Order: sequence, then C-alpha cells, then structure tokens
Amino acid sequence: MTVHSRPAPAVVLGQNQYGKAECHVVRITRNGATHHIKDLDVSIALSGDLEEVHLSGSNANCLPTDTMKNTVYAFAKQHGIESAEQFGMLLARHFVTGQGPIKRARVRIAEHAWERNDGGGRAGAAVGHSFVRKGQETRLAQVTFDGERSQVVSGLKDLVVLNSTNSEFWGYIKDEYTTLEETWDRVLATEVSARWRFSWTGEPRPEPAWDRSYQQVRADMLRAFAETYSLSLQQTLYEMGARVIAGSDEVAEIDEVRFSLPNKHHFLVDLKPFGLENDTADSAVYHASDRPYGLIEATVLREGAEAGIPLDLTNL
Ligand SMILES: O=c1[nH]c(=O)c2[nH]c(=O)[nH]c2[nH]1
Repeated sequence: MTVHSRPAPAVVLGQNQYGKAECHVVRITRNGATHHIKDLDVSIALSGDLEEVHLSGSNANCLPTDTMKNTVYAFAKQHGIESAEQFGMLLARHFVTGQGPIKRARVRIAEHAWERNDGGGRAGAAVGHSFVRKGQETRLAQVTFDGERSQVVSGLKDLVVLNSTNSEFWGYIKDEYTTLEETWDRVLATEVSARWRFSWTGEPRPEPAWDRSYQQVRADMLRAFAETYSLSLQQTLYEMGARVIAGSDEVAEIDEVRFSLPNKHHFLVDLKPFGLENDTADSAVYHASDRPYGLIEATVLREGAEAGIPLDLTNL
C-alpha cells in the first residue's frame, strides 16, 4: 500500500486578542470614619498588530498582561472609580492611545455592589466601615421528626460581609516558612455560612416563630461582625456565635451555632514602582484574592448543651 504524502497546507492566523482577565480590584475611600467601597472584576482584551507575536515569536508588539493588571490597580488609586463605564473607558483609551501596535481594547467589568451593614437597623457607629454585599443570602432549614421529637436546624449561606477597618492580625507563630507580615489595620471579609440548632423539640413547648427568629439571628450576626474589633476571624466568629446564643429568647432558644467562614483576603497592592503611595488617609486599593483562602470553622454552644450539628456543613 502506498502512502501519499500531502503537501503541507498553507495556514494563516485568524482573529486574535489577549489580555488579563478578572483583575479583582477593591478601592476603599475614606471620608473620616465613613468609608466607601468600589469592587470591580476587570477583564481586558487587546488586539492590533500582533501577527508576529504568534508567527515568529517576536514580542516587540506585546504589552504583557501583567502590565495590564498593574495598570488596573494603579488607575484605581490614581483616578478613582467613578463608575464601571468611566473606569473601563479610561483603561481602554489608555491602551489604544498609549501603544502604537494596539488598535482596539475591550474592557469588561463586573461590579459587585455593597450596602452598609446596619445590623438590621441596630449597628450604631460601626456602620461607617462595615458592608454587606448586595443580593440576598440563601436561607436554609433542616427538620427531622422521629415520631416523638422534632429537631430543627436553621441556617444561611452566601452572606458576604466586609469591614474596611478595625481588624488586626499579629502575634502568631512564626516558623521558617512564615512570610506573612503582621498587620494592625486590614480589611476583614468573609462569606458567612452558618447553621443553628433550636432547643425546641415539640409540644408542649410553643413552636418558635421561625421567620422572626431568622431575622433576629441574621441581625445579631451582622451586628456582631460590624461591632467586633477583630484580632482574628476566629475571634469574630466566636463573637457572632455568642451574640446569636445570647440574643435568642426562651421560645426560639438556640443551643448551638456552627460557622464556616472563608477568609476573603484583600491584599494591599504595592504601587510604589509606579510612584504611588497606597493606603493613604483618603484611599487604598486592594487585590481581592479568591483562592487559596483561609477557612475558619467552629461551633459555639450554650454552656451545658450537647453538640448536635455535624462538622461537615455540606451534609446539612
Ligand atoms: O484572621 C485570621 N486568622 C488566621 O488564622 C489567619 N491566618 C492567616 O494567614 N491570616 C489569618 N487571619
């Protein structure tokens, strides 16, 4: 059998673009004790005279995607973020007018909206630096009944909260692998996942008013988060649990609260290479990192109560 070798086909480069996707930039503006937050996911795609980058490997016309990322953070500090549209326009114009080979820039922005954490209307002075991400959390309930006794575990997940000050982290173990710098002022943010178990097991005790209880627990958690001057997320977790247990009344008595709190790290961006001082009295720009993240989990119990919520929340 003869194998007919075919001539190599002529190949050409088609449409192409490149850029840095999902630069998660958070800018905190400080007006005294009242802070404001802008939280954007910025994705950039540039195109233009980029044939040689693909064909010969010459990077002479290639603006590194790392530079695009730095530009996002530096512009956030330098020019502020008025709106997603205005910030996107500023960036798109910068890349096209600043670099000859770049002919077109596409900037996509997803903005995460935040509102003030007023702890259900009861948080007082902490409101200036405490925020809740917009969009409802998911409310959860698990009920079991064995013919005699009921058990009710309520919960919530996806409640994202952030404090732009009143959080420190220092005094921890330092071994040969520790590089983390101690901090006396950082952003503390988490996505609350919690489950709480009621002491109520059925008649003759009156059934708790579940909706009212849920609102009370949610408000207690938000208020404790806002008002706790935090030395660690672990300490904040404990304060939130303690507030929930103490805040539950006799009818809707809660014996146990279990939390799973991812530490949503916000890293201050080093803008010194661009001649910018970050973290000044009026504003700071952070990189909101989504992974890896610290995961802080614990149960807080009424003294004397037996733990009944399993360690693994995903099974509830
Ligand atoms: O609140 C914190 N708790 C930790 O255990 C921890 N570990 C870490 O690196 N950062 C933090 N922050």
